[in-house]
Amino acid sequence: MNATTIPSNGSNASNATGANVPGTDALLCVEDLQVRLPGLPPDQPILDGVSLTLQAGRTLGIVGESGSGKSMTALAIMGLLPEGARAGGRILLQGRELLALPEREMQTLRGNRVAMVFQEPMTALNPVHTIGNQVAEPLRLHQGLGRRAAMAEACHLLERVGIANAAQRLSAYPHQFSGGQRQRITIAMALACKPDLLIADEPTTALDVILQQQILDLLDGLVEEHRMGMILISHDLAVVSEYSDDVAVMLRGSVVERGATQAVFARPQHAYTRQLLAARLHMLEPHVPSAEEQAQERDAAAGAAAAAVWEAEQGARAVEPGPDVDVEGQP
Ligand SMILES: Nc1ncnc2c1ncn2[C@@H]1O[C@H](COP(=O)(O)OP(=O)(O)OP(=O)(O)O)[C@@H](O)[C@H]1O
Repeated sequence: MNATTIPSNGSNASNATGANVPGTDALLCVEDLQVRLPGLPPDQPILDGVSLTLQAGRTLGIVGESGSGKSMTALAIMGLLPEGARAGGRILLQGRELLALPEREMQTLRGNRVAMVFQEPMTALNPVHTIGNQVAEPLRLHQGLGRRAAMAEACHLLERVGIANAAQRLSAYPHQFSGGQRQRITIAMALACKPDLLIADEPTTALDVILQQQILDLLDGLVEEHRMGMILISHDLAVVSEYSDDVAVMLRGSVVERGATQAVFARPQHAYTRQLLAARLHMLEPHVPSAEEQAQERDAAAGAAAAAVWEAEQGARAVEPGPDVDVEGQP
């Protein structure tokens, strides 16, 4: 689909998306991106005419059903497409054409000017290296810091993302942290070189609601503080609605609608966007249990009560106390 055929709505939409012309001040401008993968028919591109624009200091949400091409768009921007993939169109970062960049230069950009946070933190963390070394590595590699200075900065970054006792934990390994802490560590790594563009691909999907909010608040604050641009990929419309200034809706490898988030969500133009929003509303509607569900709930409650009585009886029969349990307060 050509960029000009994509509906965009709302008064801010032109601000958010109208800078889709070379020479404007957009941080990122993706124009008519096509991606073909080997083994698939050439007339079935994985991405077909994706166009996006992101300004510094703003967050662009990308939503769409599973398999619509959200992650592939992110990987194309990062220069991390699968082996043998062919990409067409243009990806301009501060006016610089990324698709034409030699791999060596792209490597310099990655982790330096553009960084990515993945859904699964272990994708980015190396299990056999200490956290300190991993957070310090981009600082040594891209910023030329010495070992001591890089470690001090790594410690500061870990504190910044809320890792308690960061100085003592620099020598710990990824498996010694909880899932939420590991995700914070990958954010610290991604932010180490103060990138201009951060891509967060479902960064909090695996986490509980409280941690999810803490991490999104953290990213949101950093966008403002560093005037970064962030692409937030999420299947959660509520998250996108709260944290994104602009939104792009993807369907089968194309962007079908984009614009200022509040305008798109308030007045969706494309049938698929309406469908997505309707599905979300349906999920939010209070569920009135049927008579059968009420009976099942009563049975489950009775079963749970019987199990509690059994456990209490077992506890009372226990003669020897068990070993002390070390309860760590950290989530
Ligand atoms: N390495 C790969 N080789 C071949 N096809 C792939 C590969 N990775 C993804 N695809 C295909 O590309 C299409 C887009 O996938 P992508 O991962 O971008 O979707 P998505 O919108 O991010 O989905 P999800 O929300 O489930 O992560 C899908 O049809 C997927 O099957």
